[in-house]
Amino acid sequence: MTKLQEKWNELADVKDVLAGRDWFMGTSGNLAIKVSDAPLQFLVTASGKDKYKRTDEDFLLVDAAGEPVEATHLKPSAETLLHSAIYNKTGAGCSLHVHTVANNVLSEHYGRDGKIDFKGQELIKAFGLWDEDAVLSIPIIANHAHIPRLAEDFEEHLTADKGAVLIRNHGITIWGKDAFEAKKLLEASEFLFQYQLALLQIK
Ligand SMILES: CSCCC(=O)C(=O)COP(=O)(O)O
Ligand SMILES: [Zn+2]
Repeated sequence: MTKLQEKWNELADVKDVLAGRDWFMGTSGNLAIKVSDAPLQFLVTASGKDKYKRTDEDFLLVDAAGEPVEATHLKPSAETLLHSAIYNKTGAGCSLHVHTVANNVLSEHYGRDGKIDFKGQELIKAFGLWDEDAVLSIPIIANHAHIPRLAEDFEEHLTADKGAVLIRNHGITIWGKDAFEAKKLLEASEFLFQYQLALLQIK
């Protein structure tokens, strides 16, 4: 199996699991996985597809600028520039973006603070935060319709090989060293969001 096929299958498997969680409503969401460093090339979801289905047109290979490596009728995700920024600025190997009700509601609720903090929650350990007083702080940025402008704000938070950014009333983009880590961080974040939303609802 070639590296490209291996990475394709890895991303397709992650996509299936996230689809099982119903995290791709209305064709929302996009996923990417790095295939090579020199030249930098990554697979990204084709734009506007029904991400609940598994087909051989789900992903296409793009370069560091997010442009297709080969002629294709497929369009890279509208948010490919965010994934490009991740691979250009960090050592991450996989990046995931989903829209959920919980991440949207909390991004609006805490939007003016520019971040949401989690403390005293077991699942922040997924981010490597093991101290009793540790705080997981997830930045919240404005949802600019102009993707290069959105990418500009997003890039400011690309300070480590793993991380997460909430885009206000839009969704979360998360990255990690590989597909396993990115999925783990996404699941942990969504657990924390669902918990916080439930807590606000009973208060
Ligand atoms: C229909 S959702 C609006 C676009 C978006 O935010 C998204 O995540 C999906 O866009 P893509 O081009 O990656 O399909
Ligand atoms: Zn989106």
